[in-house]
Order: sequence, then C-alpha cells, then structure tokens
Amino acid sequence: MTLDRPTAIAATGLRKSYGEQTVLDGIDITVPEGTIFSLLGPNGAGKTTAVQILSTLIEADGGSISVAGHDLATDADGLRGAIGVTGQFSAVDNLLTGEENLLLMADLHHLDRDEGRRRTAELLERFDLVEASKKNPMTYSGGMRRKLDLAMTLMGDPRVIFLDEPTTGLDPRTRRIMWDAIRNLVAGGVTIFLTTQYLEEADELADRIALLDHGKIVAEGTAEELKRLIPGGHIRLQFTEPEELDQAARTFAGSTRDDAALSLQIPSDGDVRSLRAVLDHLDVASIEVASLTVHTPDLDDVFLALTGHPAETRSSVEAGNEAADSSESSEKETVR
Ligand SMILES: Nc1ncnc2c1ncn2[C@@H]1O[C@H](COP(=O)(O)OP(=O)(O)OP(=O)(O)O)[C@@H](O)[C@H]1O
Repeated sequence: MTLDRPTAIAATGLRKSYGEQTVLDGIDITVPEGTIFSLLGPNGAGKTTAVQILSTLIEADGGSISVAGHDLATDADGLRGAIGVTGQFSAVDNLLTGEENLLLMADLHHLDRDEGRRRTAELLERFDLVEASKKNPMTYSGGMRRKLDLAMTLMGDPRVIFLDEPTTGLDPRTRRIMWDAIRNLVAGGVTIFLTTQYLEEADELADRIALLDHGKIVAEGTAEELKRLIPGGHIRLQFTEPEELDQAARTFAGSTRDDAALSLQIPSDGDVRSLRAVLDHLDVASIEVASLTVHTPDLDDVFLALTGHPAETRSSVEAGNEAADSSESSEKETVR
C-alpha cells in the first residue's frame, strides 16, 4: 500500500501565469515515496510548467513546495541536490561523446575518478549504449539521446526524478526500454513524477494519475478509479445505409447515433450476454450491420468525459506504431 509511505513531493496551491495567460491555476500535488505519479494532459496544458516549478527551474507565482523533505522556500539547494530532471530539452552536450557526457556528470556530482568510471560503465551497460559510447550524441537516434539523458540524470543518484514526456516521439521498442528503466528505479525506492500525453503510458506505469486541463487538475486517482468515474463502455454498430441506422436507433433505446459516421453506440459493459442480446435484436429486426466493435472505457474516455476534448495530440504515425505494438486495445474484436 502506498498510503503509509512518507510524502516525496508535496505541492499546494501552485499558481503560474504568463502575462494574461493563467497556466497553473492553484494545483495541489502529493506523491508518496517510491511511487510513480503521472500528470497527464494535452499540449499546452501546463505539464512542463509544473515540472519546471517543482524542480526549481522557474519560480511559481504562488504556492508551497516540498520535495524529498526539503522545503523550496527555506532549502532550495537541498531540494536541488535530491532531484533529477530530464526534460524535453536534453542536457546532453554535443561536443562530447556519450561516455564523456556521463563522466562530466560524475565530476559535477564530485564522484572520485574510479567511482565515476565505474558508474559510467554501469549506466552505459544498463541503457544499451556501450557500442555508441565513443560516438558523438549528434549521431544518436532520438531514443538513444533520451536514454543517455536519463543515464546522466541517474549519475547523481536522485531520490526523486522528474521525467517530462520521456517517451514522446520514441518508437515502441525504445518506449518499452524506458518504461522498464522507470519501473526498475521505482523498485529501488525512487519517486517518479512523470508527465505524458500518452494515456497508455500513464495507465501502464503510474500509481496515481492527475488529469491537467487548462491549468487545473480535473480528476485524480488510480487508472482504475479514473475509469470508474465514467459510465461503462459501449457497442458500436457501423452501417452502410442511413435507413439501417434509423431502424437500429429505433430498436435500441438509450443508444446514441452519429449520422455523419453512420454509426450507433449502444451502452454496454461489453460482456458476452449483452453482445448476444444486441445480435439477437439485430437478427429479429433484420437489420444489416457492416461491422460491430466492443469498446471498454479507457483513460481517453475519462479525459473526454471530463474535459470535452481528447487528451492525446500525437501524430497518426505514432498512434499507428503504438497500436501495432500494444497488446491491449480498447477497440476489441470485430464480430461481423
Ligand atoms: N516562458 C513562457 N512564456 C510565455 N508563455 C509560456 C512560457 N512557457 C510556457 N508558456 C505557455 O504556457 C502554456 C503551458 O505550457 P507548458 O509547456 O507547461 O505545457 P505542456 O502541458 O507541457 O505542453 P507540451 O505537451 O506541449 O509540452 C502554453 O500555452 C505555453 O505557451
């Protein structure tokens, strides 16, 4: 249980505006030690701003912050010493090799020469960067840079790590390597504050998820708790003729029609009994259906229900890659 753990990150009433624009409108965050907290939101929601404030890179307009037992107001240096940050702007120096970047971090953290070399070798190994270690990071793929960046962060042995969209743009394989690295860190007692636009990333990794929209946390809980906030799933029927849609809409009370898409959504838990009942009704009424899909609620539904717009803004290419890679998909088998 995470409830009994000491608090690693505590923030109350965080506010930040840029000119007229309110970016954070008084948010509260509590993260127990050794857990993963995910701040989930679309582009521009204020995720990076929250990370920058919590990691002391920028100042809030209001609110109080304590990280790893260090109060920002009275012990900003202590706080900085206890955390690691990897963001969208990497700390990698392109004039050095991957290995030299790590050795530089070892120096910055005042590790002695042997210890620095040992840690560098261990981190290169851990992130599968041994072969690339003598090369310039400019020759690295996006995923390799991201891994080097995280390895550099780990050189300081931080107890709390802020990961700002660590897997944005990565291919599914590298994303999974990052996920494993994150899980290993948490298994070792590290606390992770993760921002992401990817719902399944939060679902996969986070102990608790907060949905950030227009500077406010609109919901917070475990993935399961968030999914329970909205009604169950639905069965979606796809038609080729408007007349079929009309007839089906009359047959299924409580259904929602989409005339443009020629589809009908019928509320359902997606269990076999309700699926069979829908098929029986269609047979009895002789309604032709082009296809049928069962949709169980996911975090995207939660976000949509709570904010009126989807959370994810990634490109269709990325989405396609991920769908191909994902072992679970909320849109399940097409029955006919
Ligand atoms: N230095 C700045 N000056 C003015 N506006 C800023 C500044 N930094 C951020 N903003 C604005 O604050 C809002 C929130 O930005 P932020 O980068 O925190 O969002 P985000 O949720 O991290 O989005 P993304 O996923 O695109 O990184 C945006 O509208 C952005 O334009």
